[in-house]
Amino acid sequence: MALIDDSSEVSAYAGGARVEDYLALLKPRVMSLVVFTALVGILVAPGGINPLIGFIAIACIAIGAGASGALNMWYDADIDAIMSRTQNRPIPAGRMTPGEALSFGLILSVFSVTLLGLATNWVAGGFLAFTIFFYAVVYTMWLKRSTPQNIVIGGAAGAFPPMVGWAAVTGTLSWESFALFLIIFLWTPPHFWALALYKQSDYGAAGIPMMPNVAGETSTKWQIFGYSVVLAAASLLPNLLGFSGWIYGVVAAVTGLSFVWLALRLLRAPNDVSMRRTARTVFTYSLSYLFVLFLALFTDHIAMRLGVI
Ligand code: HEM
Ligand SMILES: CC(C)=CCC/C(C)=C/CC/C(C)=C/COP(=O)(O)OP(=O)(O)O
Repeated sequence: MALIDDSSEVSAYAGGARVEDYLALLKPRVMSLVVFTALVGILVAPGGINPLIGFIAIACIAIGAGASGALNMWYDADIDAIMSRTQNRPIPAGRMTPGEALSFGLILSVFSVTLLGLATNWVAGGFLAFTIFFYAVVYTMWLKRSTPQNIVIGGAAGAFPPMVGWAAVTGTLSWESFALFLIIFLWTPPHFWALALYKQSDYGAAGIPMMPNVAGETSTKWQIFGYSVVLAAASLLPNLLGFSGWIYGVVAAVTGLSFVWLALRLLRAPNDVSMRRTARTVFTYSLSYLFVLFLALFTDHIAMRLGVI
């Protein structure tokens, strides 16, 4: 287990966890984009959903995502204490006990899964439970510390939420929802490895086998480029499967090509400070890219429903 006794690097517990600390456990900034993709999954799924049930569904997915973040912070408190980016999190900073974070994560997990299952259906409820399990156990406890493919396989957890949203509306997991999964799944490696390229020393210091530490910078840049090419192609799947129109198609093509172009710039940059700057640009771009792509899917869907396109 990651953290049991007081002799670890984690600061001694000083007590006094506040509401902000409990909120921080939910990783709200990262999870906001996760929840947005789930929302789009709900909005574009065929058949529609009662607005109140839709609201409950998205709240459950948000709470479940936050719960998995709390479980991740409970387990990872020892390595979070080593990395400068994560040192001030509630447990390593000594403002909260591991037990408090664990209880919080478990209670929210059970609550969100149960409510989603009761309010919508048990395909959605079960899939939310599986997603929480995948992030907290498969990624955090198993893959993260053991293989540089950690975020490729484990990243699937972050790609499931639109499928959970889709299932909340339809009670099924269709090919269309799988296409949304695939886009986020292929997006995760360039998103995360770009960050790891300029935060490399942090992960190295914590002994986490992230790709740049293990395979080196050049190999990581090639892999980012490869994933960006496949991602740009896969982003056109909604058009090929016939559930989006030209608005989404144009946005996907332009933003996908831009992603490939940026990844190519990163690939050609010498491994120095300027490369790290480009890696930061790729990371920042990856966030806007996913947001814009899913926004375009939603906009396109509304336009089709209104008969505008
Ligand atoms: C295993 C998969 C993933 C890993 C390892 C990962 C890792 C990270 C890390 C380490 C950060 C920096 C966060 C921080 O400063 O605390 C970050 C930022 C971010 N990630 Fe990811 N991420 C993954 C998947 C995702 C997914 C699936 C989404 C959304 C769909 C996402 C959305 C974001 C956002 C929005 C930020 C910026 C947060 C901010 O502004 O502080 N990430 N990611
Ligand atoms: C609905 C539901 C359960 C959604 C889960 C979504 C999910 C798995 C998101 C993963 C994104 C994320 C916070 C990665 C951080 O990786 P890390 O933990 O290695 O990063 P860190 O170093 O910042 O802790």
